Amino acid sequence: MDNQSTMEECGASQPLNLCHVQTKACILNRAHALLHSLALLYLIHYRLSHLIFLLAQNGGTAAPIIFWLLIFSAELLLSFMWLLGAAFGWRPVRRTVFPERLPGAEELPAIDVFICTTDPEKEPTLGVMNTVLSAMALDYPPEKLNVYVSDDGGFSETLSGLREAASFAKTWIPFCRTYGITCGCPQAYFSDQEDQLPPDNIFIEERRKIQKGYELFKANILKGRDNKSSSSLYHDGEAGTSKDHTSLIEVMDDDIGPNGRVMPLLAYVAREKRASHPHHFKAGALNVLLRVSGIMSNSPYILVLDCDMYCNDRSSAKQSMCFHLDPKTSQSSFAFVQFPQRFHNISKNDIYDSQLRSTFNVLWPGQDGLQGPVLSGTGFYVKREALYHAPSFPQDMSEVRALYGRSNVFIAKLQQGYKLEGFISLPCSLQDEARSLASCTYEEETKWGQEVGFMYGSVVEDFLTSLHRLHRQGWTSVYLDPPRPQFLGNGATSLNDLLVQGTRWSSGLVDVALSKYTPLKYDISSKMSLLQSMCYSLIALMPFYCLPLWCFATIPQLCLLNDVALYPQVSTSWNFITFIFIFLSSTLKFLQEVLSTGGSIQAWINETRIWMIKAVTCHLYGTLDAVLKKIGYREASFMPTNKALDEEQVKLYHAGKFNFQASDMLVGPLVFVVTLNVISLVFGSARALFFNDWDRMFIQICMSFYVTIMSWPVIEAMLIRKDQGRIGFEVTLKWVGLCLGGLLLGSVLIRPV
Ligand SMILES: O=c1ccn([C@@H]2O[C@H](COP(=O)(O)OP(=O)(O)O[C@H]3O[C@H](CO)[C@@H](O)[C@H](O)[C@H]3O)[C@@H](O)[C@H]2O)c(=O)[nH]1
Ligand SMILES: [Mn+2]
Repeated sequence: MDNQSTMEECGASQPLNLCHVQTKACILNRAHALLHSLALLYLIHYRLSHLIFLLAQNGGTAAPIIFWLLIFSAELLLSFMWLLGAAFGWRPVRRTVFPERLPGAEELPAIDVFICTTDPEKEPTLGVMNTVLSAMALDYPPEKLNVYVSDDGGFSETLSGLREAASFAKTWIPFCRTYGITCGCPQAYFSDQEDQLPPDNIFIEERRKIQKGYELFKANILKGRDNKSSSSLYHDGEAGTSKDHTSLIEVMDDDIGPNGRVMPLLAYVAREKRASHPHHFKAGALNVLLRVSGIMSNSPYILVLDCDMYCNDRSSAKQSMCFHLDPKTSQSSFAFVQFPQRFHNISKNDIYDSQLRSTFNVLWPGQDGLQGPVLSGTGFYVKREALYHAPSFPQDMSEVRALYGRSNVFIAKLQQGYKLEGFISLPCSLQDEARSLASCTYEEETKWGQEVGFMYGSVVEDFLTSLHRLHRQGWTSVYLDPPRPQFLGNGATSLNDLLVQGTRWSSGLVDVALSKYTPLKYDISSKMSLLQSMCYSLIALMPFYCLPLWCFATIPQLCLLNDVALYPQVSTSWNFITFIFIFLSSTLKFLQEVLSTGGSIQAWINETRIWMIKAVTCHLYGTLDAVLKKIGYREASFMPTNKALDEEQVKLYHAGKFNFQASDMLVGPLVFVVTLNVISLVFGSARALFFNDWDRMFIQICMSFYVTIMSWPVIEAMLIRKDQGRIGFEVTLKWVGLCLGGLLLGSVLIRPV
């Protein structure tokens, strides 16, 4: 911990949590922001005055001015985004918790866990069941833990897997409790070579027995897979498809001991799906779970997990309660505790930055010092109340129905608040009610997805819900990043998966940026601070990095080839120094940030490179997708990230080699950009050498050089590599051709013949 950090006590004499402001980082970030802003102002001044000069020079053709304006616009957009990003550095904090100070089990509030899955091909059932088991094994009173699994595809494979999991849990959970096992995920626990516990004969014997049980469980799950049961839908023998089926809800058999429930409740929920009704992807699934759990356990707190995010530590529930039960943070406006998404399959080199280092090590701690981090889809404990409508419940029944729908049982539960009712089962009368709550017509003419529950309208439902439902309404959140990762998921480790996921995120973010909920419009009357709005704005605008980056990767190069200078000469010292300063200042600040959050120089290079790759591919496609949706040319879609591992692909990733076995549309733009930069570097420097023109063209030559060296993996994959991950000859040929065509066209534009 930073020695200089100040401590703010968040509780009374024995606080449940502490908040440490990172004073050193605050000072450094603010000083840098000031200096960098001054340099940017100087740049704008230079560009504007030069523009006037260019326009006054009547002799020049319009084309160079257009390129010049494009570069200036790119600089302005990048500067604006940089300014928004400075908000993250304003007041970063870290938090620690003291779960040992929590009240006894009888005083702990109940928790519902929501786990979403949708496709056993991409989300293998064994992995999903491991997540389920790890959630059931959380260190929490079993009668206060209820696990709901939403199976969006309605696959029998998932349902039978869940039955197997319920049965295996009967030995696994007592084992975890008796021996105080840290990791409640059996697959991870048994693959871990070192056991922290002293070798004790009884324990070893017990462990062996459980491991055997696990192997059997695993075999049964894999058998279910081989039977190809995934193709048939389970529903009272009724056939259906993953996109068209009725709802099905099943509570796994409950183990009730003389003193109440000894195992957490486990329920399977497949909502109804019909082609004629939009199902709103994960947000739709979560809203169904909110309602179904609402008439069953109705716990005041909810943990949401993606199906691949297992609990790596059994203590997260109690850690989160250190905020929810803290007299200071538990005030009515506190909504959720967000844990970082960490991944179990990250290689040391992490060429694709699959771990999203900057998001979880820099951005979220930064926002935590403002109003709290963005809800990140998985690994958060949220107050149920925060997801419902306004704090005051409408008096008029018709108003209530207009918000929450027609279910009287659900409304009664809402009105009654969240009281633990002991054991909750699903009697027959409630079965029908639950199925109706999970039907695809239930939400018609209600405010679900708009004013109630997770929000619809963007595939980044977490971001939109967080922005509009929570922080904008004055709710706050905290970010808890303890040394041991509490949740571990599957990071995207192939370029294709990464860019497909990136395209979806970009599309979802631009949806929000262009919608009526846009964070860019700052409303002074909203309950969100300006700094917090700046953070949201930057995230929503991130896909727009594609615009400046495409400009910087093509225009200076094209102009270099055509002898058009876009930047100040080396000899105009101050102007030149300003540009160099801005480049170095942002690059070195980023390096400092990487190094201070445990990264290496290699990580700094990798992250810069993948940022550039994402900008020219998935950010661009995501933005286009969102724009096409906006004008009605496309429909929203959600392609789940692949969690089934491909051995070849994993090998390449661990060897630190890019795998360009990806769609043409994703690899092509990289070939295009690299070709253009290599050509302009070669011809541009040759000409500079020949005519002794370095002074005018120095910055443009440097830019071509920078893009070329950063793109070395692409060049290597085009020309040298022979393995599976190389770039195919046809792809190279096609995109090199396109690049040459583009060059020709660009040159004609600059110098019309
Ligand atoms: O129609 C759908 C689509 C997805 N999911 C589930 O949503 C989760 C996230 O999907 P995934 O394919 O893993 O997407 P990622 O891009 O890896 O997920 C990130 O981004 C999502 C928003 O795009 C967030 O919801 C996630 O929490 C966040 O981890 C998974 O459990 C899916 O099973 C559904 O339940 N129904
Ligand atoms: Mn995922």
